[in-house]
Amino acid sequence: MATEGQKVVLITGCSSGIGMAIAVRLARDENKRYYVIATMRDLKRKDKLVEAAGDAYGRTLSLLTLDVCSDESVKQCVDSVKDRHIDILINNAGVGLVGPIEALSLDDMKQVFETNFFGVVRMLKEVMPDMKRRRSGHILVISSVLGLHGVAFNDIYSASKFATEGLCEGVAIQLLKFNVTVSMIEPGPVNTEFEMKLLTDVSKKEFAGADAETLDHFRNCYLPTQVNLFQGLGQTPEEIAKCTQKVIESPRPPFRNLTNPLYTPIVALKYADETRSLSVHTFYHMLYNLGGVMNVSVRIMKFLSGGWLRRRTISPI
Ligand SMILES: NC(=O)C1=CN([C@@H]2O[C@H](COP(=O)(O)OP(=O)(O)OC[C@H]3O[C@@H](n4cnc5c(N)ncnc54)[C@H](OP(=O)(O)O)[C@@H]3O)[C@@H](O)[C@H]2O)C=CC1
Ligand SMILES: CC1=C(/C=C/C(C)=C/C=C/C(C)=C/C=O)C(C)(C)CCC1
Repeated sequence: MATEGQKVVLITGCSSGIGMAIAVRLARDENKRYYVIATMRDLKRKDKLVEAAGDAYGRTLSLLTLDVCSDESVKQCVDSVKDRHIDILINNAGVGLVGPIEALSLDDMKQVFETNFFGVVRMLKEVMPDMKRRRSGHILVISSVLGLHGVAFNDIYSASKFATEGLCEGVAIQLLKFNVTVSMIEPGPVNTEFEMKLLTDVSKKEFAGADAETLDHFRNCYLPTQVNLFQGLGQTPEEIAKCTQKVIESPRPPFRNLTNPLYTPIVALKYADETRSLSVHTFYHMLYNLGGVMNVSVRIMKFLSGGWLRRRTISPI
């Protein structure tokens, strides 16, 4: 149970990756400022987290079941927290989806929205009213750079993160009146199970419904670029956890928080040209004309990311 002065942090999707890294980092805080409730939809997947938490498990870290796709599971979990008191909510649970939309099933697309968007909505509906009553709280969402700009063949995932960004932008304004803060964490590629899940999913699908030319672009142009980007620019989940802790501990937590300076120019392109044609054409060029050349996109991004743009990123260091 949390002790006096400790902040109660509830995190969704802690069986792996970013959620697990944030749970471990906060639970192992030297000054024991946090009491972490790490949740996952299937507690059979708890072993890695328990091992990584070490002696924090049972002291500053406890586990609860929570499936963000189930109203009942969300309510049961929040009801079982002492006095339903959550100081910091970290919406992390999420799933990816890649492929040409004409070859993806609507069921797969709905599952992405059910998890990434409605999962956050369910958590907000359950946790926000208590925070408003107490006139304190911090809500964070592990969003994505793909919540700020679209990337070919990530359309549905990106749309789910855009939707979440839009949702939270409005909620953030409303909650200012109640002294509750909202922050989005926007990583680029992070080396977690996320990418392997995507690639496994791709290897199982035939993508019937897409024409041969589109499939050729997807398989031979997009996928190798994605693999290069994860290898060349991928951050570790621990880096995202560091950034997240920085945001939590900031006296005035920003609303938007990019974690990777290499992505800052990509996002800045959108704002450099209000018609957005510049970013659409640049991404097209990077993908189709340069993407095939080993790591060129990565090198361009590293070149562009020097200088003042770096200061617009929440650095994990
Ligand atoms: N990796 C990346 O490149 C990036 C990831 N992100 C975002 O970061 C977040 C975490 O992803 P990451 O750690 O990388 O990937 P992982 O696949 O390692 O982790 C995803 C977590 O979400 C959980 N999850 C999925 N569906 C549900 C559900 N219905 N209820 C509860 N938990 C669920 C998974 O649980 P289970 O084990 O049960 O499947 C898992 O714990 C996601 O929101 C993702 O969109 C953002 C930018 C980049
Ligand atoms: C193809 C391509 C790109 C791909 C970006 C990717 C694939 C980003 C993936 C991010 C992830 C996985 C975020 C998770 O939330 C760039 C760099 C924009 C440049 C244009 C070409």
